[in-house]
Amino acid sequence: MACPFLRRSAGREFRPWMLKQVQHDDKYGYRRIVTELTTPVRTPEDADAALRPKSLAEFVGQAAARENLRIFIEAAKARADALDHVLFFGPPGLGKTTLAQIVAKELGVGFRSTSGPVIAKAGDLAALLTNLEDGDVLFIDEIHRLSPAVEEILYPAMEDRALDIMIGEGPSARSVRIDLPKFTLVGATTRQGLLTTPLRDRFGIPVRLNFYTHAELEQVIGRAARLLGLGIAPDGALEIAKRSRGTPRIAGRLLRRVRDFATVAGAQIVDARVADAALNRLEVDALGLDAMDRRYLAMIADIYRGGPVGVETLAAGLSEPRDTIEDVIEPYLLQIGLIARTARGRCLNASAWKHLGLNPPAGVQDGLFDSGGGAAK
Ligand SMILES: Nc1ncnc2c1ncn2[C@@H]1O[C@H](COP(=O)(O)OP(=O)(O)OP(=O)(O)O)[C@@H](O)[C@H]1O
Ligand SMILES: [Mg+2]
Repeated sequence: MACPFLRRSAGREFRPWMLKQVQHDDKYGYRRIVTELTTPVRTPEDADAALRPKSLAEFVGQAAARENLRIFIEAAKARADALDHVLFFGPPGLGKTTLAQIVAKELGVGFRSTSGPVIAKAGDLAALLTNLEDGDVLFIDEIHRLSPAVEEILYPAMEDRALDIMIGEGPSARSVRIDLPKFTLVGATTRQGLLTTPLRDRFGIPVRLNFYTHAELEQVIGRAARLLGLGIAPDGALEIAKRSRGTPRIAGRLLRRVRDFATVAGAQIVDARVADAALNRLEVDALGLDAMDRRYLAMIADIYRGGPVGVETLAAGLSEPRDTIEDVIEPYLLQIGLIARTARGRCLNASAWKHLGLNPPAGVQDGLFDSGGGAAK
């Protein structure tokens, strides 16, 4: 891809770190070309269902969230009552949808699933709600994208388990209240900040999902390898874990690609050497960064001398929607300390300069971790 600012970089030639790219409509409704391997956003190739844990016991990591959920679920079952409404929030691919399904399974109730942008009219939501049975889980993905008119219906439904609807028009119009079954609303969002306060306040159980540690991802990969019938050594699982950006979805995807290399190379067991060779061939770097991450970092380094630079400017320069920058690219770069978000904009830390193979200008702050050993803690 022609990327003029890459060529202008301080006398140093950048390699085109391009991976195979796929085009698809992402969950934000944008037609996107994404780097297939390391985007945390779900792509059509992901066979998520096959690797999804089916119970809390099988679910790896997020220990605090898992333990709290276990207690709330047990208590609800003991009282023979519906679970309080749950909100899962955090970056893509960390297990929000998976946990929503597990909650319904552990409660032993029905699971209905929809998403914010799909519910166009208030009537659509009313139809969904009136068709629920006692105790059912209604899962609304991307709940921050509900329209205000639909959200209005949700307030009394969540609080009083009732629907207020208008019947008739003009002077003869009247409001009728319909009682709803005792249901549990499970919402998921990558952007908790975009939720309105009244909606956020109506969730009794807010659950934040965090990036996974290398040790946790190693377990996720070990489990997925067993399900795929693939032999993997502990150091092979760790090598893939380190390059999965703290995200189980990416770990599963990298594992499938490494399996392809191992199959063709005739390797019986995936060890660190096989995994490393395969991931290098796929141009997934030591931190698991992809071409888009590196374009983002290189742009701040080359054009803005390390920042600060505003997110709108970066979005325009990279031709990416601001949502993608904030939801997909930045969370992990912040997490491993390559960038800092300040009131005046984004800045590169010293570790980012080093990762790009450049010397940081004098006075640049160091990140949390150095670029060689960035732990996804
Ligand atoms: N704790 C975990 N253990 C094992 N696998 C996991 C875990 N969490 C997520 N996964 C796997 O990661 C993939 C993505 O998970 P999921 O679809 O739940 O993410 P999400 O948070 O809903 O993402 P999005 O924001 O894109 O909707 C699934 O294939 C699932 O199997
Ligand atoms: Mg999901």
